[in-house]
Amino acid sequence: MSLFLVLPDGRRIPLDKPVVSVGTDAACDVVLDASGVKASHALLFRDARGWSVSPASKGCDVRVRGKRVELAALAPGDAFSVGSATLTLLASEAPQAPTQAPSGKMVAVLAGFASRLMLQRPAPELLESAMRGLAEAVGADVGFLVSAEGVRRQVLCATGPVPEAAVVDSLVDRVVASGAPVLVADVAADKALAGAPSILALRLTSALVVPLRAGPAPLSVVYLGRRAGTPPFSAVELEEAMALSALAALLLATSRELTELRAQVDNLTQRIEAATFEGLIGESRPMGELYRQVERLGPTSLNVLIQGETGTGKEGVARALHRRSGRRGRLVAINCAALPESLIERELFGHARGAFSGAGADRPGLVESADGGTLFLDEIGDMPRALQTRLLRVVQEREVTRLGENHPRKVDMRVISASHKPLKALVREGLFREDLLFRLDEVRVDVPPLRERGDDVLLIAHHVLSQEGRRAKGFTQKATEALRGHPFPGNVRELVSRVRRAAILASGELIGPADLELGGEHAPLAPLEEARDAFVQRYVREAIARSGGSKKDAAQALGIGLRSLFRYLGEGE
Ligand SMILES: Nc1ncnc2c1ncn2[C@@H]1O[C@H](COP(=O)(O)OP(=O)(O)OP(=O)(O)O)[C@@H](O)[C@H]1O
Repeated sequence: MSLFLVLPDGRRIPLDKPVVSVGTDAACDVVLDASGVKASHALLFRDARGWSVSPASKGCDVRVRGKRVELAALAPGDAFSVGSATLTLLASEAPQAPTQAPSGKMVAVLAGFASRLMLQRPAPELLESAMRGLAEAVGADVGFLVSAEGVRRQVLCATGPVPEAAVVDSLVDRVVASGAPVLVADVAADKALAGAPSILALRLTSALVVPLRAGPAPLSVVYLGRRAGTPPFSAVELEEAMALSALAALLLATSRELTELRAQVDNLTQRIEAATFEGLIGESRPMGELYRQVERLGPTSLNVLIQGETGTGKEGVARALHRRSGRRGRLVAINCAALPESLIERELFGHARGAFSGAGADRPGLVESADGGTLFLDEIGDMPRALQTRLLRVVQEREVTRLGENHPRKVDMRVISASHKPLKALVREGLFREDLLFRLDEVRVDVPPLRERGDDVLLIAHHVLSQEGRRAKGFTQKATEALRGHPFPGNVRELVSRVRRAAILASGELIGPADLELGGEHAPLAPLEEARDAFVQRYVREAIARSGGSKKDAAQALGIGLRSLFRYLGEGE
């Protein structure tokens, strides 16, 4: 959409420059011949929020909807008056006329300025660099940066000494109040502004004062001046200064965001440290209760049955109980669901040489290797019924008989078992021995589902992200909300795998909801082509990440050319 100004005589002036001057002077971009209009009367300028209008100097009457303004935002359709002339801002959907390419000098200045700023990180250094860059780019003899908080003015950096009178100054106040730039082209010709304290104190012949706005932070003002011997500032230099100040503001806002992100990460890192208990992370009330239970039960020899939904961290709790037990032996973990039925017996109980074909030597089973430690039976609900009887003897007598032997061996162990299936229901269905359940369930520990742990989800997410050591260092606000709102049916395991994937796929320093594949469930379906493109792009990015960042290797692994890889990424070569 291009914008233009409609003048009282019907002329249409396209707004194709960041700053447009209005007045009777022939040097203005919009020359008006109407009563009450001064040589340089008003300035229209564009910043991140759109177009605004302001008087060019004190005493210039600019009105919007009949009201005199110092600075007013303009939207298409708005009219404003300059002296007796009324001008209207309109939008045209017609293709924009080709605009003049930026001059070579301007491009070079912009590029040099941007690369200089990119090297700076902390905001104060960036500000200083912005001020010096601006002064250099527009050829100012004097430059300083003033911060404005309420009525307080403070010089943050300067090219030389700045007298107090130059800071507590009407020009600075005007820019702070209006947010619009001020150009005092030639002090000798501009009676109204020639007496400004800053002009006198700094012995200037020309001055340029531009706002520097970075997000919600208080406004700063860059004051640039020229002394005798240097030609006065022109409207072109005002334009350049505004463009550079907008660029610096963008970088400043990014730098502030990064500083905030770092503070957020530091805060979470401290919270995670305080909220970690034997490798488990969580500061919610249910986790606090769980930690206290583990502390209490750890040193006892009671058999513990851990129940909880899949992926809640039952194995982690078993390990915490073992560490708190003071037992010197190992924790031997057996996943009863993963062992094939034909092997589970000999794996658990061991065998004598020749007990079955292939048994070349005596071998102790897993139960024996837990001697002095803890035997952890995960997914105990999946233990075949026939083996439950043998296990009952082991648990009851604390002794094991290897296959092919007939003398039992004493084992000093503590038994911890875990199940995501309710064992009582299995007993009712005749799938689990009640007497075995009775033995295993001397005391019960319930691990809460993740959706009941409040902000623990964020602590765990940040912990996993920091462990990944990738470029992404934090989550956007939207991703944080999506993490808080997701029910996580797969609990912590689901959270861990979503964050790991997102860390690989995210292209920037912050992970968004789409990287986590969250928040899309209720969104309308995207057209197939769009969805396919998005998928292909993610897939290619994953391939690059897996190839250690090498696009060439990734292209090879995907069986495509480097050109196609760039095309899928939506980048030119
Ligand atoms: N509180 C926690 N803090 C950090 N990581 C956790 C926490 N709880 C679980 N995890 C991690 O989540 C994953 C799943 O945990 P774990 O295997 O202990 O769950 P589980 O309940 O035993 O699962 P299943 O029911 O499938 O056996 C692991 O990677 C584990 O490290």
